[in-house]
Amino acid sequence: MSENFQIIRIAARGDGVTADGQHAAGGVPGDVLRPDGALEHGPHHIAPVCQHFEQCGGCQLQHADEDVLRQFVTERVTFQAEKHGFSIGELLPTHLSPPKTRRRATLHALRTARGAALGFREGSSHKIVDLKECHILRPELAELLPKLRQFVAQHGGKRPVDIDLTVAHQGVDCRIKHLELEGLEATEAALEFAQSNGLARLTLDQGYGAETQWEPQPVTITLSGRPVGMPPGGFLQATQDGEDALVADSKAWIGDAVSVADLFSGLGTFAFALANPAKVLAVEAARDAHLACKATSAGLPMAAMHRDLFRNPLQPDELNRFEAVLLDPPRAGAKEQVAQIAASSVNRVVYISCNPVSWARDCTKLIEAGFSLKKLRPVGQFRWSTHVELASYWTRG
Ligand SMILES: C[S@@+](CC[C@H](N)C(=O)[O-])C[C@H]1O[C@@H](n2cnc3c(N)ncnc32)[C@H](O)[C@@H]1O
Repeated sequence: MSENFQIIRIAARGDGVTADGQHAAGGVPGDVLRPDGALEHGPHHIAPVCQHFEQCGGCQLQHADEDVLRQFVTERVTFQAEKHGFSIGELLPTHLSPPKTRRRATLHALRTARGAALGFREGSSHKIVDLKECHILRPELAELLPKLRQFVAQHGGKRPVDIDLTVAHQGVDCRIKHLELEGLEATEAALEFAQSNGLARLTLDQGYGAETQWEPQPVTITLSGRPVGMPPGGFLQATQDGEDALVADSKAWIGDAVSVADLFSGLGTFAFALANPAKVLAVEAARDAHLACKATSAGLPMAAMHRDLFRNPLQPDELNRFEAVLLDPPRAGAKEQVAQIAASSVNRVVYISCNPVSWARDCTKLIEAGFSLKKLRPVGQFRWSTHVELASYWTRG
């Protein structure tokens, strides 16, 4: 068999790719694509753990063993770095989150003639996969699925509902969108559902904005040992181990700086880790996240700023007051903000990203301004998916 037909890598969307560039759905490195199109499995091809694999859009790579998963996450990041000509000072071991550690997820549910379907959508359609099991979610989320299904079967309407689940300090925080409850009885049923399942909070958005139905104690998450108020649907790193890895890198790289700007700071995942001894400015556009971060920052050498960094990025004269800048933007990246950092006198930058493509595009501006990439760590919090993250450390001078 020609070596050209060996699968040598996995492409961005999860297909196997042979040495001569042919794509093979379901192929992993070590498999062989035969001339008749059949796939001969190699030593890294394993049996998927979940009955819904191939149908459910939640996972794309359960047929790849641990080595290949790690290699995939690593190459997704290094490919973008190399494509843009970045020389990588030190490539750190890839962090891969274990199964059953995802602490937040958005699921979908629809009432049907026989009950309700609840789960992730299929890979390339809007169809909801009715999950009987899930190996990515934390057990407290997976255990809630049959109960949520039953609730939607009883109270769902004609439209599909979106369900955001997050594991908070007090238990599961649940936000349901597009569920229209008619009458007092249905509202009481929602309260009963929240109470009997020990939810930390139930928030319903029936088309007029989010309304909290149940929250016996204020819902918090814990960041660097501090309780921070969690707004419904607020952003949290997908796994605790992923957050720990990203925070540890940030502290190791810029923990000795006396002043740090944390841009796109959310609830303060990095700001609380870096504040004290450093003085930290946490900048965030989502008002509820900004206010929650600000409330917890009292007594720390920290300030919180509410600002849209796409429309109004921090300017060089504002940035020049900081010894280091950390940024962790959404998938679109932070083109304008990074251009301002490049034009400032800041010499130390940590860029955390959930999209290697926008990260690499943005960082060309850092390279042009004399920065070099000292450290790079690929991160796979979304196990078995094609979604990857990274932490990077840039310095100049
Ligand atoms: C990937 S999250 C990171 C949050 C935080 N660093 C963390 O680790 O929890 C991106 C954050 O950027 C915020 N964001 C999105 N667009 C923004 C903008 N234009 N200006 C400032 N913040 C923005 C989001 O609300 C979100 O909190």
